[in-house]
Amino acid sequence: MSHPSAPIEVERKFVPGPEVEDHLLTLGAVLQDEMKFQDSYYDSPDLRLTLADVWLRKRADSWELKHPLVRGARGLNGTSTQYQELNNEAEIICRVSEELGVPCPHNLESLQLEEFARFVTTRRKFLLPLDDNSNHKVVVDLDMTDFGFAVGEVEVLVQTKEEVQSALVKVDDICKKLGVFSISPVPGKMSTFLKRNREEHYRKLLEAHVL
Ligand SMILES: Cc1ncc(C[n+]2csc(CCOP(=O)(O)OP(=O)(O)OP(=O)(O)O)c2C)c(N)n1
Ligand SMILES: [Mg+2]
Repeated sequence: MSHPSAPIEVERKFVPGPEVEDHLLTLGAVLQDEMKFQDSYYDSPDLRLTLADVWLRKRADSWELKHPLVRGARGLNGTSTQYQELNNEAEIICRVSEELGVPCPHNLESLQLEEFARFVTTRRKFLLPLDDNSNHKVVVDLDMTDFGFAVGEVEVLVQTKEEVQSALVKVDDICKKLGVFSISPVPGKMSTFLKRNREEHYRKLLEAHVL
């Protein structure tokens, strides 16, 4: 089920061409940050989290959980994604144990989950100026992984499900203005990592229509 307080991340990935930064600057985007971070993703041996499209990761020593808005649904909607992101460890522990069907433990370590992916991302984060009275902050991330994969994403965070549709329209519109709109889903870092390094896991997620 959706979590009342966690923001909803509406995102669309794109293939970043050499001219994308120029187009961003033309749209008035400002480079907000350049960062490097390692992500470690975890699941049960029988993949109960990722097969439910629930993504538990440790980023810069903090636990984070991304899950679809509606439990049992997928967060991939056509070619964009809508996920809630939890950052509070107590909430993450409850959501993960609920998904695994086990009692809520004191910490995640006691669930004996296994790391199935680990990679480093170098990210240039741009902020686009607000162009309407929605006050939705629009972020554009340009990512490069340590396994040589580049992907961009336009992201709008909203607070309620009612705002998702307008956020989807905005994300699509910005991709079109940047000249990076794709009618087919653009693979992300995770699906590319799994395809190259965890074929069986990747195949199972394809079969479950998670990826
Ligand atoms: C195009 C697409 N992306 C993700 C998924 C599934 N999925 C949902 S979350 C998720 C885990 C990775 O989330 P993603 O946004 O790709 O990574 P990143 O950009 O580093 O995280 P952020 O900094 O944005 O929080 C996946 C694979 C999918 N089925 N299709
Ligand atoms: Mg993302």
